[in-house]
Amino acid sequence: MDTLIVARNLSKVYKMGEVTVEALRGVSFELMEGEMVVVLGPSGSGKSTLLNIIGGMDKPSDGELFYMGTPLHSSDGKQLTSYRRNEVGFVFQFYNLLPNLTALENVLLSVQIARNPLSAEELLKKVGLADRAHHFPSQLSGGEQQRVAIARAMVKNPRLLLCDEPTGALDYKTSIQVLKLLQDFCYTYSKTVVIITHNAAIAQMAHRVFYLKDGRLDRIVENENPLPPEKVTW
Ligand SMILES: Nc1ncnc2c1ncn2[C@@H]1O[C@H](COP(=O)(O)OP(=O)(O)OP(=O)(O)O)[C@@H](O)[C@H]1O
Repeated sequence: MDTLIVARNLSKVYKMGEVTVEALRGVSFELMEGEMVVVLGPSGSGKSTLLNIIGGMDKPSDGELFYMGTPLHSSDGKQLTSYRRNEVGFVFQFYNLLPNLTALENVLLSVQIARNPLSAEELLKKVGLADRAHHFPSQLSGGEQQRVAIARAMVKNPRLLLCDEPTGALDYKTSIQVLKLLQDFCYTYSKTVVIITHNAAIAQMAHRVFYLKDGRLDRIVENENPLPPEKVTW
């Protein structure tokens, strides 16, 4: 497996008036092509901050971050926009679909900005929603909306898929469907998938688990035999 991301000593300090928050304090790791990483940690430990920095939505205060050898920590706004657009897919807890566009149109929006997109229709079929393509988000269940959001992220054909609490608003059965899609994207297309979650059970399907504590990467645990999502229970 090739190295996709190298992070060295990342720190992030938020300053608001008199108050300084050290959200990340010297975090170092690598992400390999085709691996699934789950990030666990208590509320406020820096998980979202880390994901935002890896995804080019925010910059570290200090440290280095390389994507396939390109330094992101010193990239300008235009370079980061191109990185986010072409290399990274995002999945959020509350789907973030545009309410006035159909499922298909939401996915097509992503196609328009991508350099090397896949077929929107194919992706909707893959997530099991071919027959709901012309429905608006309000006509879809939470799980269906999340599957549209996953199709929208995958259709760009990104090397890296970043997911912030992707099953946080879903019931068990629907969560497993969503996790299957994420694992399939990782395994079938050899993509790197990073999942932030509060649900420690999900860590069983990862190749590696990052434990964040107080802005530090407390430990990294490797799973020799990651479980298929249908074997994960909580
Ligand atoms: N934009 C910001 N401005 C100021 N402080 C921030 C900002 N974003 C995050 N923080 C602070 O940085 C710390 C880490 O926050 P972060 O959201 O990364 O944690 P988290 O592990 O994702 O938490 P949760 O599980 O609750 O989502 C927290 O103390 C938070 O209040």
